[in-house]
Parts: sequence; structure tokens; C-alpha cells
Amino acid sequence: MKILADENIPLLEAFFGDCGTITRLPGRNLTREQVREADALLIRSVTRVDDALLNETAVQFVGTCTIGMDHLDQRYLEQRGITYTNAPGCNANSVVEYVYAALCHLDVDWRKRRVGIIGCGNVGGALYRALSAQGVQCLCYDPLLSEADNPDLAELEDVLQCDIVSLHTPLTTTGPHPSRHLLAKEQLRQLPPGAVLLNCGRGAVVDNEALLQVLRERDDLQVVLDVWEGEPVISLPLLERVSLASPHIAGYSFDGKLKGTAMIYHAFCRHFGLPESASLVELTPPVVDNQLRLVEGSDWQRLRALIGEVYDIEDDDRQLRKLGKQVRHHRVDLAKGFDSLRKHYPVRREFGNYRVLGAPKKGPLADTLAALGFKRANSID
Ligand SMILES: NC(=O)C1=CN([C@@H]2O[C@H](COP(=O)(O)OP(=O)(O)OC[C@H]3O[C@@H](n4cnc5c(N)ncnc54)[C@H](O)[C@@H]3O)[C@@H](O)[C@H]2O)C=CC1
Ligand SMILES: O=C(O)C(=O)[C@H](O)COP(=O)(O)O
Repeated sequence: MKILADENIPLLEAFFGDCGTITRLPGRNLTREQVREADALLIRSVTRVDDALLNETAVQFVGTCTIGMDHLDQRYLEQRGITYTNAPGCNANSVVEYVYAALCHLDVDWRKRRVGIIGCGNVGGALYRALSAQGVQCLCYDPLLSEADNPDLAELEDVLQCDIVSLHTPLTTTGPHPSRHLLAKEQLRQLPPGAVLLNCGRGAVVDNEALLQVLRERDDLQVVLDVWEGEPVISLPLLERVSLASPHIAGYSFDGKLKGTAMIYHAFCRHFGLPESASLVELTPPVVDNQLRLVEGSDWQRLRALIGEVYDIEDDDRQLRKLGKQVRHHRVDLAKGFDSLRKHYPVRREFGNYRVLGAPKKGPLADTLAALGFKRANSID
């Protein structure tokens, strides 16, 4: 068995080492020649899988260790009879935690705002449930869901009137509700004064050129972009204008990446009829210092400090803006720099790995900590 894999997939040997020979390559520029002899292709979102890559190759299984599948030509794969799969929900917690960390960074207490969620699947749905558990009023836009799925469904124009709007749709260009440029100038101009817009889905769901124009017209909006049109070549003028920027790492928790590899491993074993001997539980290292102590202060101050201790989102912003400056001074290549920031992203563990000393047993802060996944540690723990 010949396996060709993106070099950025974690624990490849641990999961797939007994399944065959593994060749690791950079995923962004895979060629048909490199793929020709492989039986299985294990990728991430940066590899476009279509006829150009797979025609006249032996590939019979494609696994993307990601949620998004917009980089797969699914119609082609089905016509060829090639089995393909993604890792649904693998890093949903990671993205939700990114949203909370971003709002903490912007000093925007979500518990006192109305939140609009566009796309309420694994990620948007998890955000919706966690916010609802905190008593936050949410409006959701998702034309593929029914009231039975989500009692807070609303029209897009109503969701765009919320104080905080978070995007969690796939990038689609066909079908009844294509999401490409879902938010263009007309929609962006509907955002209320002082609104916060976050895009952690796919860059092209927002017309980035229109967003730049609106940000030039309005200085009251706060925009958080983790995903960008044209990645890895992003708009530097837009980078300058947004309030918080990161290089497509919202889903990059260590836990989420491992779950992605594990999910593709199990799908791979099922396809090839192999024993599923590797275990995510055994291969996931525990967090060593997982006890955190709440600082003194208001609930909001304590929450901001706690989340900031687990995830320093400001460093993601700082690194990307530093890259932008280096590119403007012609010292580095933007595409290579963007990919390098992602390749060398530091380990970030999800909130559920941490126990919080001094956490209240009940009340609004206890509800929020539980909704965010933190565990309460007793002083004798
Ligand atoms: N920034 C990052 O690191 C990450 C980004 N993502 C992106 O987030 C997307 C969503 O992830 P999941 O929630 O797990 O996917 P999902 O497939 O579980 O949910 C997507 C939801 O969006 C809805 N939707 C589709 N088209 C829509 C439209 N035009 N308007 C409104 N809603 C629409 C669907 O009905 C579905 O409920 C992924 O497809 C991926 O592109 C996912 C993980 C990490
Ligand atoms: O899971 C998804 O969908 C994502 O957007 C991932 O964060 C993509 O990560 P890479 O595959 O681009 O490393």
C-alpha cells in the first residue's frame, strides 16, 4: 500500500505506519507525477483534488483531515468511483474557542450582546448551543435547516442586525444557496453601528474587496478575519484595516488536528478492510499543567484573563501583521510566509483540557465556564 500524505498532518506514522509506505510532501503544490503511484491520498485544505491531479493515477481513497471540502472536486471523485471523506466536526471546538478568544481580545462581552450566527452546523451549532446555555440571545441564518433543527432561525437581514455576527458556512458556488460572497457590500452596509463581524469559515464567503471599501467608509465596525479570499495571498490593505487577523488557524487546536487525523485513519481502515488498531485516546498527550486559577475581579475580567492564559490570540494577530510588514518591505514572499505561519503554529490545547481553581459552583460565571468546556477544580484536587 502506497500512501501519499500532506507533511502537515500530525501523527501520520503513529496512525498509518503499519498500513503501508508513507511519502510526506508539501500539500500546496502536489503534482500528478507525485501522486501517480499512490493508492491513498491524505491531504489538508491546501491541496486541490480534481482531474488535473488524479487523472491516470492509481488513487482509490482521498481523505482530507479537515472539515471543509471545497478543495475537493466531489463530482469528479464520484464519477471516478474514488472514495473520499472529510473529518466532520474534528476542530469545531477549536473554532468556537477562537471566537471567544477574539471577543475577549476586543473586550466585547458576548453575554450582553445579541449574536448572529450564519451557518449552524457542527461549528455554528456548537457556538449556538454554548451561547444559549449562557442565556445569550442568538439569531441564526441557515437556509438548509428547519425550525425543528433550530428554533432561532431568522432571515439573513435580521441576523445582520445583531451586535456580533459570526460566519460558519462552507464555501459553495453551486446548489440552491451558494455561499460565495454571501456578504457583499449591500449586506456589509447593513451591519449596525459598532457591530463585530467574525469570519472563521472560508474567506470568499465575504467579498473581501467590498469589505475593504466598507471599512474605509466606516470606522465603527470591528472585523475579525481568520480566513481570507485568495489564501495564501491575502489583501494587505485589508489586513491593515481589520481589528484582529490570523492566518487560517481558528481550527488549529492540537486536539482538533489530532481528531482530524484519527477520523481519516478510521475511514481509511474501513475502506481498505484493515484493523483499526491505533487509538486517538492513547496517542493524545495530556496537558501537563492543566490547573488554572481565576484571578480576582469582575466576572468579565476573570473570564478574559482565563481565556487569555489558555490562548494568546494576540500573538496570532501580531505574527500575521509582522509578516505583512516584511512583505511590504520586500523581505519575504507573502504566500510562503502565510503557509509558514500555519506550518509552525504553536501547540494550542482546547479549553476542555483545563481545570479551573476558584471557579464558582453556580451562577452566571459557572454557567459560562461550563458552556466553554472548562472543568471546575476543587481546591483539594
Ligand atoms: N477557519 C478554520 O480553521 C476552519 C474553518 N472551517 C470552515 O467552517 C465551515 C463550517 O464548518 P462546520 O460547521 O463543521 O460545517 P457543517 O457542514 O457542519 O455546517 C455548515 C452549515 O452551513 C450551512 N450553510 C451552507 N450554505 C449556507 C449558506 N449559503 N448560508 C447559510 N448557511 C449555509 C449548512 O446548512 C450547515 O448547517 C467548514 O465548511 C469550513 O469551511 C471549519 C473548521 C476550521
Ligand atoms: O478544517 C477546516 O476546514 C479548516 O479550515 C482547517 O483549519 C484547515 O486547515 P489546513 O487543512 O489548511 O491545514
